[in-house]
Amino acid sequence: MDNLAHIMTTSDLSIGYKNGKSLNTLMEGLNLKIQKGKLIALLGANGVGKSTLIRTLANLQKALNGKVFLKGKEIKEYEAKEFARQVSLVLTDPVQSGNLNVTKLVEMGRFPFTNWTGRLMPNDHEKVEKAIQLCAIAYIKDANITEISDGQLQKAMIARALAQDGDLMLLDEPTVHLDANNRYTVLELLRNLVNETQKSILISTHQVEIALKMADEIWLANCGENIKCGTPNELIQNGDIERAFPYLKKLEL
Ligand SMILES: Nc1ncnc2c1ncn2[C@@H]1O[C@H](COP(=O)(O)OP(=O)(O)OP(=O)(O)O)[C@@H](O)[C@H]1O
Repeated sequence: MDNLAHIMTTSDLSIGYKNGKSLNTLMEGLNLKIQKGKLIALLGANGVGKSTLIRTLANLQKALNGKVFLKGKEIKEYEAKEFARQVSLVLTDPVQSGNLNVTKLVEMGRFPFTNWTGRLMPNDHEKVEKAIQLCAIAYIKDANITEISDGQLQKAMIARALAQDGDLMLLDEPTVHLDANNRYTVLELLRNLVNETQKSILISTHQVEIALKMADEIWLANCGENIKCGTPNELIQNGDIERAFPYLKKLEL
């Protein structure tokens, strides 16, 4: 395995759900590679298993089979805090803690780096401020998270992941509640982040057109098939994108 070029790899990975004796395998035999300094967009229809894959890579859900490696070490060997220092996550799950303002939520991204007191140091506050600026949410930084819109909360969750500053960011549909301009802005922000910091980002999204413009690589998940990986151009040229998203042709995009 080439640890220098790849931040995360999978080996013969199968994902899905086990309930007693019944097994629902969504994808199998996955040998995926996340290169350093790349923005990867995971595309595919509803229910194909995108969230399940992200949750499995994030060590939140057990693989049915196979292995996931972060920087050459199997993810199940990591302590939770050590893993969180390197992998920032944005999931679609609602935030559990109710009585928080936006700044406090973003500060939670720094918790893997604090000592037992949980106190933030000047360097942590700097990262929190920078994340708030980058996500353009300074105007709501004192607002309670129960009193902001879904889209504003989503940007705050992205800011929390930015503050966490992991080398790898995994984001599950981070633009789902955002209006059209903000969807573009968030993906542009992630694109710039990759360009400027050489972080790696895997994002699942239904924003096919924007993903094709912004991503270095596309992972195309189709029901009953292996994930197809390639540059946007490769997958457009060989017809995979048109087969998966026939509406694009109808819109003549
Ligand atoms: N906790 C669970 N237990 C059992 N099956 C589940 C569970 N969560 C999801 N599934 C099933 O796994 C399949 C894939 O779900 P997943 O959420 O990963 O799809 P997705 O590609 O992210 O879909 P979407 O684009 O709609 O978000 C679905 O058929 C779903 O019913």
